[in-house]
Amino acid sequence: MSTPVLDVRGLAYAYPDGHQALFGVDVHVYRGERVALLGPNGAGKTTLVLHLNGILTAGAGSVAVSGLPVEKAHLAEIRRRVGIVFQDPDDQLFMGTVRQDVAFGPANLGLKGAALEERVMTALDMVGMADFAGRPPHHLSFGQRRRVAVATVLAMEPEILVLDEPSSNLDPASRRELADILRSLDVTVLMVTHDLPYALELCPRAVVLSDGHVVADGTTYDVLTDAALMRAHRLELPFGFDPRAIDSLPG
Ligand SMILES: Nc1ncnc2c1ncn2[C@@H]1O[C@H](COP(=O)(O)OP(=O)(O)OP(=O)(O)O)[C@@H](O)[C@H]1O
Repeated sequence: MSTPVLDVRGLAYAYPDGHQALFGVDVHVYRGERVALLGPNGAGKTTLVLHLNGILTAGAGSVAVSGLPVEKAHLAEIRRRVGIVFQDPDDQLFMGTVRQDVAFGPANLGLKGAALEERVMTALDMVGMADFAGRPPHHLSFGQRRRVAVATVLAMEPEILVLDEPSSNLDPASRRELADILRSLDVTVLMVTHDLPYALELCPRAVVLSDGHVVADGTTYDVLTDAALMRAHRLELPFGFDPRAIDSLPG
């Protein structure tokens, strides 16, 4: 099999206060996959994500992105390859206009002039926000800011797009539109979410973390229909939602 885009092996991590958040985690994600990372509060999902671009450093084990180890020596390249969209778009938007925010990363890579403008507008187009390029981000709605935050990451042309709770605080139409956008992108996706119907809609595969261990890795459908697994790890479907009633699943 080809090299995984994301190769997490035996990853263990304890926070400085001694709390062990991850124990020997293995996750391999291949090019073009969309994988949901599920698990109850405190399972270690954010801790895992923070290892993917070197914000945290593995206590034991390793993380590599397309074969490149996530280590201090490679951080600039790793951060280009791994784009993380954090839950709060305001953590990612800090410039005067949408255009400037989306240009920030590629400009740091040395892009200028027409090439920079094209990169920015392509990324904004992908998320349906091209018409907002000249607007201050703080004049946009939350859902619009989330899309711009996705564009700031896409403008770096990442190998893997990591999204932390992308559907949170979105109204149903914005939630669906973002799903359509994510499905249309030709990029590998790892999505942390508590929104299990969203995971089912978007991600053919799901990895479940619980108490710092991977406790399941399979099709999202199989995970969500395994009542014993769901109960054991505090995963609950919304009232009345039945994965068996969904007639088309993401391919
Ligand atoms: N800075 C920290 N210092 C010590 N322990 C921490 C720190 N950050 C998180 N933890 C602990 O590590 C464990 C994993 O936390 P993490 O934030 O990775 O969980 P999560 O799966 O992302 O949870 P949630 O769904 O609530 O966002 C939890 O027990 C948490 O209390």
